[in-house]
Amino acid sequence: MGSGEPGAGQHLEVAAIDTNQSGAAGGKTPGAAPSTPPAAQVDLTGYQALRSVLRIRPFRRLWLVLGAASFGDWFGLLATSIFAAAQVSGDTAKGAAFGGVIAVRLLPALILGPVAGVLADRFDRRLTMAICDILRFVLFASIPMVALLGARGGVVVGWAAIATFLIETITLIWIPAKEAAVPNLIPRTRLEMANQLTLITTYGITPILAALSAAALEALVRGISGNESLGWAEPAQIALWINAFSRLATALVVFFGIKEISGRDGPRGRPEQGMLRQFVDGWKFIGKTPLVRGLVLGILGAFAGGGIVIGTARFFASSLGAGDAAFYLLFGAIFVGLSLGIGLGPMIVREMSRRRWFGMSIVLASASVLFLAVALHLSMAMLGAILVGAGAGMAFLAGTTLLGGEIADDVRGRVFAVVQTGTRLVLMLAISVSSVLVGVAGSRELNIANLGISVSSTRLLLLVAGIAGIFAGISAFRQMDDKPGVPVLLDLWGSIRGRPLSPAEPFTSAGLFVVFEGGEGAGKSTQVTRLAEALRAQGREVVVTREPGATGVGKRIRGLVLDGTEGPESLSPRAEALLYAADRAQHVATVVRPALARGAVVISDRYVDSSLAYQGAGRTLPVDEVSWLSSWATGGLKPDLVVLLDVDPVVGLARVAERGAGIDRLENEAVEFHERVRYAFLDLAAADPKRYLVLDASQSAVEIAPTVLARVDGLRADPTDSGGAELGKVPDPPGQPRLSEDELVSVMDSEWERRP
Ligand SMILES: Nc1ncnc2c1ncn2[C@@H]1O[C@H](COP(=O)(O)OP(=O)(O)OP(=O)(O)O)[C@@H](O)[C@H]1O
Ligand SMILES: Cc1cn([C@H]2C[C@H](O)[C@@H](COP(=O)(O)O)O2)c(=O)[nH]c1=O
Repeated sequence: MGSGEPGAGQHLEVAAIDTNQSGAAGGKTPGAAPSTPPAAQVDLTGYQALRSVLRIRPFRRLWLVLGAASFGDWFGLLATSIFAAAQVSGDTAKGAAFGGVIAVRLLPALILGPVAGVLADRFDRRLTMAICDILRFVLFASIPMVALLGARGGVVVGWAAIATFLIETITLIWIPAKEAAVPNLIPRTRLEMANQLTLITTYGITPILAALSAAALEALVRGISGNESLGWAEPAQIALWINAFSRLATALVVFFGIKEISGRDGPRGRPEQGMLRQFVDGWKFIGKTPLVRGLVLGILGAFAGGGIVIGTARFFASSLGAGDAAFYLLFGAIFVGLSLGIGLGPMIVREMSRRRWFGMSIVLASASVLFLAVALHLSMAMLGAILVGAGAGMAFLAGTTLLGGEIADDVRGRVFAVVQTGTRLVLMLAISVSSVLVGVAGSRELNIANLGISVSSTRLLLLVAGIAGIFAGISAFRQMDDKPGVPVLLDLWGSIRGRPLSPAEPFTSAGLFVVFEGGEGAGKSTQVTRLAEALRAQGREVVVTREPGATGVGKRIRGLVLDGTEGPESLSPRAEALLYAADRAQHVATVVRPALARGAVVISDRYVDSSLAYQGAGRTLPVDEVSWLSSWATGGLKPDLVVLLDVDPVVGLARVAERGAGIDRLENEAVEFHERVRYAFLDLAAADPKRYLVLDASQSAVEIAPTVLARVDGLRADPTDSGGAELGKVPDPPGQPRLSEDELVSVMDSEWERRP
């Protein structure tokens, strides 16, 4: 089958992009191109993105011609099967002829599939595609030709089967050549949009058009001829001619109109290698590259699940007591879900990592199969079927985008070939084994405690498929995960809101980071000094610092935020938040991290919580946005201990006034503002009690100091306390630790995330 070719053996359809082929050369795993960014990275509306893809001439031509070919293929699939069935009489013979043609379409994959990829990687892909399509044109046209020449029914069916087998064999060479070539035609940033367009054309628009056209043609021909046979003008014959000529058109357009497919770089890979060597190398590449392993595993798992759903669909519909109509409804629901997943999925998950999205989509599809297994009512089953389709559609889109964008050109053909062969095999096995199993097992009465519970083998099988699919999805996710340690659901939620999470900057602290927080006049500076003195007395290196104003830049920022003018020129809350964040970024990069890296104890008078309390609760900016900003500024660096000195603002402000050093812009705020700040601090401490020491700051400074020192000494004694910090030791395990929500930086600017 060709582009968008219908039937059970669907292959991955990639119409995508990779102008950057530096993956293999760039010091990464050989064959792996740089990570594929989500298409949404460039802030275009769907319509703009669509136009920008279609403006690329070679892609536009290919898309149009493949659309026409896809229409022809769907038409052809219907036609070949109906045509074969029409040549024989009797229900059994008709069924065998119909099924036989479809089975024959799947068989060549077993024999030639893996080898076909070598051809795609070895020879000029434009030439390969054009020759294959000329051959397919001849073969498609030969099927009605044989009938026209007056051969007997059996001969016609036999030739239809042989021609179909040959067409499929050729298709197996054509698909990897096309899949591997198309990513070179378009910039990678447009890859996902191009895939969406091709998938929707192939699986949404053209099959519907083909079915409508087939019905219209049938009505037209019957209208003209009554029930007389029209020979060459039979609908099935016309469909086969259309299929044949669509292939001729593809060959001509690809050869004369899309020369870019040949590329300008000369032969790919190592042409001096023998075919066998290239074949073996392709398999080795798949086996040792986690991304490809994960993709292959996930795709095969999804196809196995899909096969079981198809194989059991009729029995499942009757287990709902809803008859044949329910079967068609469920089938339709899966396709509706598929279109929704492909069309809307990227808009919903936005900047989500496509590797993660792939695994999650497979888990969604499998969990929905599980849901189908326990669905008691048709409405539940419809919902389950839509979700199965949506999960499968999203996995399909993410998988094609990843395969097209992240696998280097010289092995791409072989990887596509393995995927297409594997999917055909798995699908065929799953459909046939599951339908045989449910047919044989039927519905058994189980006598559990005389309850007479009826267990349907269809549902059991769906249950097993769902569970197996979930395992395949999770395992694919693990193999491919590009954000280890980042909680999945939080990342998903952040992505949906436009702020995907990313792990904290890898950093090994050998020191201890203690922060003092609290309202105005709580006694922070006093306690910072006391603690520093006590630790220095123990022989520790101590760095005392503060926010804002610990660095040269920070001092200027401090002037801006605390001494700023009032009136129309006064700082807006957002500008204030950004200035505190800028101070923090400079502070962490130039003071805190270097000191921690060399093993010092860093004691900071204020840190992130001050922004959450003052700008978040005080100025009433959205706290999660302020939190994101701080996490971004600090690269996710968290303190080992936060000492919160809690005092009534009236008391604290009175102390400040007594200090007689004047009042700054924030101290000048109303008491209600400072009350909001106080309760925000207390809430933050309550949410993470292990990391906080909350002290009543109305006590004397002398009473407070020993408690703080004891806690800091305790941190050294118990390295598991507050994230494992221990003085003079390296607390972070190698690799990425598991991170909690606030340790994650949510990345709004995707360009920043993709800096080289
Ligand atoms: N526990 C305490 N009891 C009474 N007074 C205190 C206590 N701690 C500090 N003070 C006094 O209160 C005033 C403010 O103390 P300090 O500067 O340490 O507070 P702060 O929290 O750092 O203030 P700011 O928020 O303005 O930076 C100082 O005059 C200080 O001597
Ligand atoms: C870090 C930080 C501070 N602030 C406010 C809190 C105080 O009013 C001043 C700092 O003065 P201090 O005498 O050094 O305590 O700035 C803030 O609003 N947001 C922050 O992130």
